[in-house]
Amino acid sequence: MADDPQIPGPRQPDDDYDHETVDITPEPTGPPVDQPERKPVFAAIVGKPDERRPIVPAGLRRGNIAPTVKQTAGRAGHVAAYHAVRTPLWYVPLALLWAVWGLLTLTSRALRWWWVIEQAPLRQEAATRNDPDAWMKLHREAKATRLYRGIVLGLALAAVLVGVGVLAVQPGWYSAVVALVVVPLLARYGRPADKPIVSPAVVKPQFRRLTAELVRQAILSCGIAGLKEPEQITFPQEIHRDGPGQLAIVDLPPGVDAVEVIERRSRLASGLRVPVDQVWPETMPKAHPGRLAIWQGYQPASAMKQPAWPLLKGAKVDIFKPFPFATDPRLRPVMGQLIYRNWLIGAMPGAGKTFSLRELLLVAALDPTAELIGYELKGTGDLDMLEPICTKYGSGADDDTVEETLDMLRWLRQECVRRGAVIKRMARAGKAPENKVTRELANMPDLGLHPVVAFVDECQELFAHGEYGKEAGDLAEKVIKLGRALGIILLLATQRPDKDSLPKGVSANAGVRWCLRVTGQVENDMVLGTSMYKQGIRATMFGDEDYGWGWLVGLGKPVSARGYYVDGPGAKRIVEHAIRHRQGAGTMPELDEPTPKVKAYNLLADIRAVWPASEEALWSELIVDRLARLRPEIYGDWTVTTLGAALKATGIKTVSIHRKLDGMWTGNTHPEGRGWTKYGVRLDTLQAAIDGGAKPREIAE
Ligand SMILES: Nc1ncnc2c1ncn2[C@@H]1O[C@H](COP(=O)(O)OP(=O)(O)OP(=O)(O)O)[C@@H](O)[C@H]1O
Repeated sequence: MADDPQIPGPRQPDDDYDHETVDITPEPTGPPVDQPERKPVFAAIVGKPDERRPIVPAGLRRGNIAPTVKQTAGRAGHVAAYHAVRTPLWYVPLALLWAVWGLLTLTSRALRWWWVIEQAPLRQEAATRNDPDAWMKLHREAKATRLYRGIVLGLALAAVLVGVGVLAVQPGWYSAVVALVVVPLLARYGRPADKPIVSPAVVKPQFRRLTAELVRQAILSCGIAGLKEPEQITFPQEIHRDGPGQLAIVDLPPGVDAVEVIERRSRLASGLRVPVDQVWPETMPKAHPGRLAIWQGYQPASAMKQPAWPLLKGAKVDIFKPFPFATDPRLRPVMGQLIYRNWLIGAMPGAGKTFSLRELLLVAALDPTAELIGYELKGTGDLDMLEPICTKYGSGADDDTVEETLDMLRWLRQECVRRGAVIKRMARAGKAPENKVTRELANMPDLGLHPVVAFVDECQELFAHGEYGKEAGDLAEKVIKLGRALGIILLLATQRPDKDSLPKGVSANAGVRWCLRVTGQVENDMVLGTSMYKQGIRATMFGDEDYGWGWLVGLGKPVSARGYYVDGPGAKRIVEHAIRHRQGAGTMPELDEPTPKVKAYNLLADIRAVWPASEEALWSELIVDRLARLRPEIYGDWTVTTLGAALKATGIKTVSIHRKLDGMWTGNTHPEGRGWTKYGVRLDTLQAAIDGGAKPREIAE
């Protein structure tokens, strides 16, 4: 538009300008970007280049033919069924009724015509004027007309009677044809214009094309201070079609923030004459705060059919890659990500929190390398279908379940320590360039770096718990901060996002926030992050019926979207697929033999248990690593020094061990063929200590 010679641009300073010259040429506000429906606000209209319409209509292009045929056939079928049901029950009786009325009306009109009723006022006027000549003349004319009209009517009546008589004496298929013609004609004649007999089977949605004038009027109707004239609103781009709707990019005048319109979404919708969930105003993060994007759908979001979740068929997933999580108002997929991300999900009760959490867990379930562990603290069993693939799962609103959830966080914390040590070693070996878990590292079972997806639904029950809440908050914060790079993903869902139920350290550090409907700014910002409400990212805009709608923050540009809908049976089917994937990969948790809660551990027996059959001596660092994987809750944060001290207490001294190394234990830290010396334990010493009854060191839980 700036290149258009017809539109004057702002004057540019040039050499003739001194620095105090003030350009008072008004900034051009631009003409309407498309033809207004009614009176234009501006007189000037910029000619648009010809729009070339596609030669083959969109519906008949390859790939679209099958859906078009399906859609047309479906529509035709619906229309046929709709009218088939109503024809005998409603249309025929109503048509007969109106046909009788039509016959009476027709008869009445014929009689009035015959009687020359239209002349009556003239005769009355002649009588009033006391003009007998005129009256007589009119009377004679009327009599003559009646005679002639009577003959016409008599002939018509005779023809009708003959016709009826013939049909009565010799009824046949033509009687039906006559009835099919005459009855609808009489019914049409008899029924008032506003009482149709046939009602439409399909009601087309109402859609008003967005025009510059309409958008300006709608924004003005928001009642924003400082925004009074339509000319103050300009359009940097033409209003154009965007997915199943239209997009208007609008520049508000200086000093007016796009957020001010967004917070009056309902008034904006009223100005556009559409339901609230048909219009989606958004800020444009990379532009100035006065630029607003208004997208108006062809239909309200509630009437638009969301595509089925692409993962519904249960195909394998790689948790290291993005996955379809939701759809935006234009029904485009919004991608989610689990690896390196912790999720905080918040909403008022019944907005769709548990469904969203379940969707994320189903994604994790479909990656056979991901371990699932978690608790649902409402106790309604919404996530029970996931139990078979969780290494630990609990559902309950009681203290025991809360305590178990706390145990899980303690374990996660220790797991972070253990994994941190492994990653450090891998980084030194050049296998973890960014010091974080990669798909390759996660695939090496000996390292124990597979993704762990831990979840707590209704986490306010844990964090607000009198006895366990404080510790849980501290642990969750640490797990969120440390676990991210280590393949530990924490998913928290709460229906009470307030400062007592959601520790600051947790709400401030979660990477991805998914906020479904909430009632106020405080809850909004607790879930989405400080000042999100001010920036127009407001989950308060969703209404009662907006199930599954929320704002997603932390994965690129904040976006309002609707999570895919997966019902209970659908979720169960996905879990069945997940079980098959896991059985194939050998990662199905063995629930029949749950890990016992042991009160004490025998260090020597544990070392013996993890001792590889082929080794005669083992370095302490390798023992520590193996012990940490055997019982992370006990040995998770042990170092070689801790081990050395513990062994000393049992009478075993660590000794120097020289050996060449294989790759599995050390990640090939050492070049092939070169030997290294480190402190460690000899198997015969260990065995002698165990056989000789040396008092093993007991470690209380
Ligand atoms: N993505 C979605 N699309 C359509 N409907 C949805 C979606 N997500 C949830 N719903 C509907 O919303 C209802 C409530 O969902 P859900 O049980 O997840 O809410 P909640 O926020 O967890 O509630 P509560 O806090 O009471 O547990 C569901 O019964 C479901 O029908």
